[in-house]
Amino acid sequence: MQELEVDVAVIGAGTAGLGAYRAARTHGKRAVIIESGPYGTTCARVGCMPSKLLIAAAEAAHMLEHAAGFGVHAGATRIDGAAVMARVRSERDRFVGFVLEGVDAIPAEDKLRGHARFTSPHTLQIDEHTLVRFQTAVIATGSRPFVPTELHNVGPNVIVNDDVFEWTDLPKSVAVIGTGVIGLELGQALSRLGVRVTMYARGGSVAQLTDPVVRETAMRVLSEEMDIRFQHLPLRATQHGDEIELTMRTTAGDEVTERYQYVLCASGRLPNVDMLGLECTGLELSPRGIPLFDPRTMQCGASHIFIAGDANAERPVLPEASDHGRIAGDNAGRYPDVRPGLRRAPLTIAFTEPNVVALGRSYRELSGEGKPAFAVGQVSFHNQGRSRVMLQNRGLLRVYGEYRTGKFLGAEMIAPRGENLGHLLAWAYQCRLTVKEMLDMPFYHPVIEEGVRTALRDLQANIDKGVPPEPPGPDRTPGI
Ligand SMILES: Cc1cc2nc3c(=O)[nH]c(=O)nc-3n(C[C@H](O)[C@H](O)[C@H](O)COP(=O)(O)OP(=O)(O)OC[C@H]3O[C@@H](n4cnc5c(N)ncnc54)[C@H](O)[C@@H]3O)c2cc1C
Ligand SMILES: NC(=O)c1ccc[n+]([C@@H]2O[C@H](COP(=O)([O-])OP(=O)(O)OC[C@H]3O[C@@H](n4cnc5c(N)ncnc54)[C@H](O)[C@@H]3O)[C@@H](O)[C@H]2O)c1
Repeated sequence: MQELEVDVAVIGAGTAGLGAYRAARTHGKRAVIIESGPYGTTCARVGCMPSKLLIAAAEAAHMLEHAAGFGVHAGATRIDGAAVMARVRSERDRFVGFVLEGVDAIPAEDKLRGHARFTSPHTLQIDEHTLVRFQTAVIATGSRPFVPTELHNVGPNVIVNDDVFEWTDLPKSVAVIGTGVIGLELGQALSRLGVRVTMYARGGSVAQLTDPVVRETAMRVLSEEMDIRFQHLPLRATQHGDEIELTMRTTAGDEVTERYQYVLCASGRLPNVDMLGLECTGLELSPRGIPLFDPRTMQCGASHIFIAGDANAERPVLPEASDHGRIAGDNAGRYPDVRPGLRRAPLTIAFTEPNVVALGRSYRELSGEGKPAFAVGQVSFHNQGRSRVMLQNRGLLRVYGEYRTGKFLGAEMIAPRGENLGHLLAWAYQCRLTVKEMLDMPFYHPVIEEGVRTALRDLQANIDKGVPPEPPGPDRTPGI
């Protein structure tokens, strides 16, 4: 076996790993980056980019279908599934190409191919060919789709997101298991492209929403367009030719059996921290097997090992993987002089239409046991001027504020152009603005942001009323 001595070993050449490698190198350290799968990153190959390409095609189809609402008639819409998928794949390959150019620019001696696992706190074995001795390491191994056990070993037509982006044509029908971000984004896009889609949710969750009032609106709004069946759990599935016979069980105990061309598992993702030999590192692990780490420094305990990106499951989205990677790599390079890095306001966007967005502190976080009461303001987009003009008047925004200081705390929404509203509000949160200060900002006319102003005015009025004597029941929304 080949032996190698380095300062910093980075495991995983995804967004977090590449950022960590580059940051470690700025300290003049000898670093290697180890990758077991294809180069190109989850985001570009099978994640953010191809999913947004599919959604873009779906938006075009939807626009044509709905133009009639304005008195504009485009004729019968024809969706060329092969052309849709050809564009998704070719543009995806272009994005992957940019990542590959970056990987090519890394000196060959710094790149190792194979599965890395710890054999001691300071050694990693790569497959059966190399032993790497390192001073510090960054775990940036990403995550993989979780497939419910009932759907294991059924056949080739039980698939995950990676498989969708290899299609050369659109299928006839798909059952989507899970109403998280992946399920809703892909399910709505396929449905808008003429695929018969059934979305199955084991409970009542909708993407990343934790506010029960916004979630209820989102359930209703999305169900108006899609066949979403809440409270359904997978029971069994069998492959019949090129179809899957899927049986789901409702929480009431009823069974429903239907056939689909594909069953797409969008049931969450598992951090790749198993099969890493973490037991050899001496690191303290969470119940999920993830090393305990400091989210400001990415340092695992007080050790010389750092963890970044989806692997630590803190905020499994691309911008965070990028920030985590930079912080972890910088600290691995400067160890033991470990420093906190820049963390930004939490922001997640599901690119459904309307967009589902959460930012700042979530409703669930704010309303935990023993937490002080917070005020809520809201706006429905049903009668919001610009949203109605555009026939996009569906959704609800709820904003949260602190009684004592008047500070803006966060928001959850299903909203037209929510991706833009989310940024605006996340910036305000990061700047620690008060609701009053936000209301002093310019609002043009007629814009969807006027809806944000309505919600903020409602919030300010509720802050001014003060803490209600008895916070209401399960929807703990004092001030409404
Ligand atoms: C369908 C989908 C859509 C998404 N859309 C968005 C979006 O719109 N916006 C957004 O912000 N986020 C989105 N995300 C999330 C985003 O893609 C991830 O958060 C991000 O790519 C994670 O980056 P990472 O570096 O942690 O992991 P990855 O890019 O997965 O990199 C991890 C790497 O480690 C390698 N590896 C694993 N174990 C080992 C080992 N033991 N040895 C060697 N190498 C190993 C893997 O092969 C992989 O290449 C989406 C994800 C999916 C799946
Ligand atoms: N736009 C974006 O930023 C974007 C897009 C896609 C993915 N992502 C990232 O990828 C992560 C994973 O996405 P996801 O949608 O797979 O996960 P998720 O955690 O958002 O949703 C998982 C869904 O699967 C359901 N589920 C879980 N176990 C199940 C079981 N045994 N049977 C049936 N249903 C089950 C859950 O109830 C939930 O509805 C997200 O948390 C997000 O961070 C982000």
